[in-house]
Amino acid sequence: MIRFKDVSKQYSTKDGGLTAVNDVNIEINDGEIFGIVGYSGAGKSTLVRMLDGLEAPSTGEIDIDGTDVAKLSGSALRKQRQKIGMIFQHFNLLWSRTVIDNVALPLEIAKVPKNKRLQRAESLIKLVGLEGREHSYPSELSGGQKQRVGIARALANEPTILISDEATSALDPDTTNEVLELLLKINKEMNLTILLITHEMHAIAKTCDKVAVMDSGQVVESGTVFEVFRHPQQQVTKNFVSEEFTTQKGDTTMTLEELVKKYPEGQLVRLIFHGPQAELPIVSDVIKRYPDLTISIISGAIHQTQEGALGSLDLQFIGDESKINDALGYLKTMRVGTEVIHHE
Ligand SMILES: Nc1ncnc2c1ncn2[C@@H]1O[C@H](COP(=O)(O)OP(=O)(O)OP(=O)(O)O)[C@@H](O)[C@H]1O
Repeated sequence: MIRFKDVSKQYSTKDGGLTAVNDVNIEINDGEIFGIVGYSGAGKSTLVRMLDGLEAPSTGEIDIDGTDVAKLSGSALRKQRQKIGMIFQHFNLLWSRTVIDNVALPLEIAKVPKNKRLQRAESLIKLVGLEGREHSYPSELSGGQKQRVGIARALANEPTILISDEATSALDPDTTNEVLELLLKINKEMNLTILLITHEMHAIAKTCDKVAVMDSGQVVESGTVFEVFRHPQQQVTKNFVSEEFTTQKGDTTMTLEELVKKYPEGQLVRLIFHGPQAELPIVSDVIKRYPDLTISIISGAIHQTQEGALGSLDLQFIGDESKINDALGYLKTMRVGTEVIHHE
């Protein structure tokens, strides 16, 4: 288990002190895929550097399986670091080395005999689906393939934790999905704990069991992905969830701003429902119950999360405000998440 307990990190800068991480408490269970989402500067990378022992917290404790990482040094710290694999946005591969030599590099550093390390590298290359590319150079690979090499290399020392720091941020949507599928596969096959640092809510929705939302160094919201998507509490979380719901592929690629511009009248309301609710005639019920309201369906999308499908439906309500409020109240009694995204 990974435990951040009352963790803060201050940097001294020429303008005085800067709190990069502010009183963070997070618990991550073994085998979990845990997402940390936040905009640039929220403190995500600082948190990860402290987990890897590259930075010490100013206050608080970071435990991995009961060991306080900040108290380790020398060979104990190096040994602890071997339990953590990392993958990065820009892959950090050695360009003069072939795929197999990149993957075997951590084993070389750990002084594993040549035969053994090549054997392990080969099995990892197979695991990440790069068989046949062992002797290619990184420059001969696509972005997705480079990240597969990064993943194989990160697994070389048989870590128990994998940190993915914006590892899909430089990839196109299809390649992102392939890499996320691979992370899901190795999580299941190796019971690896994965910490997914990202600003992409889509990556969180697709892979994570739980998520913590960071803003200005603080964890402002956390919980299961399903609950955070259904009932985002803080504005920053609402923005992330909204981005994911409005930047879906297909017909609904309008941003919130474009939606509001196109449908300025009345109220634009986003309904969020999950699996079994999708089968209930909730929308037709509302239309029948409130005949004085004009209710138009604007867009909809389905999102797969680890706990099942979540649907979003954007509706435009035109009519008397108190009747609209009654209709929204009715939807709430049906346990449908409602969020007014624009009010005339
Ligand atoms: N070594 C440092 N010295 C001073 N300030 C720092 C240092 N490292 C990070 N910071 C500051 O701490 C804050 C958090 O940075 P951090 O890199 O952890 O955020 P982030 O969420 O990972 O963002 P990004 O995705 O852009 O890296 C920022 O204001 C950043 O400028």
